[in-house]
Amino acid sequence: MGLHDHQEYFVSWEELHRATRELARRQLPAEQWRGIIAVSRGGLVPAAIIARELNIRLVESACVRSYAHQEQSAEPELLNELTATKDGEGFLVIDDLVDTGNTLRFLRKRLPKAKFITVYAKPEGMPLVDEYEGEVEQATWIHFPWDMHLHYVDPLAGEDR
Ligand SMILES: O=P(O)(O)OC[C@H]1O[C@H](OP(=O)(O)OP(=O)(O)O)[C@H](O)[C@@H]1O
Ligand SMILES: Nc1nc2[nH]cnc2c(=O)[nH]1
Ligand SMILES: [Mg+2]
Repeated sequence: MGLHDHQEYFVSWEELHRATRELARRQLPAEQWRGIIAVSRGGLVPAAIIARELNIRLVESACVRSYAHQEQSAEPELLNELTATKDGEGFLVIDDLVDTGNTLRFLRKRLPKAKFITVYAKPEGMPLVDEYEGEVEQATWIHFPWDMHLHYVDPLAGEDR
């Protein structure tokens, strides 16, 4: 594997807001939705933006603990009980991204009738999501604005002369 096989993609608040609003626009008309299920934690901010755009007030979170990065074989775990819906009918399930698809594959068993949408998608997870806004290569790591901090960077030319 070469040095450039692993890339990074830094998402600003403005870009996240723009992409999420675009995803919201594609969920119109809003009347078809009974509510939103935000996949906590990454889906919380996108879900808030979409709830605002579609004027949806029923927002529940699905708190998923994923072990994908430590133990490949372990199943994700749902830390709370979902009370808003039995099968997800009329609900949007919203996450920030789909990568391997493990999180959404797990949630689809509980919410087979929901529509699953994410702001970003990597190829392996695409079959698990009904709609997404941005496409990112499998080997690219996405950095979301809530995980970052603005900081000083040295000029390319170095010291003043
Ligand atoms: O498609 P997958 O391979 O399952 O990966 C995608 C999931 O991974 C991240 O969540 P994470 O489990 O890191 O937890 P967090 O949202 O609480 O940060 C992201 O927010 C998605 O939910
Ligand atoms: N922040 C972040 N979390 C992830 N979880 C799985 N893939 C990713 C990614 O690319 N970025
Ligand atoms: Mg998550």
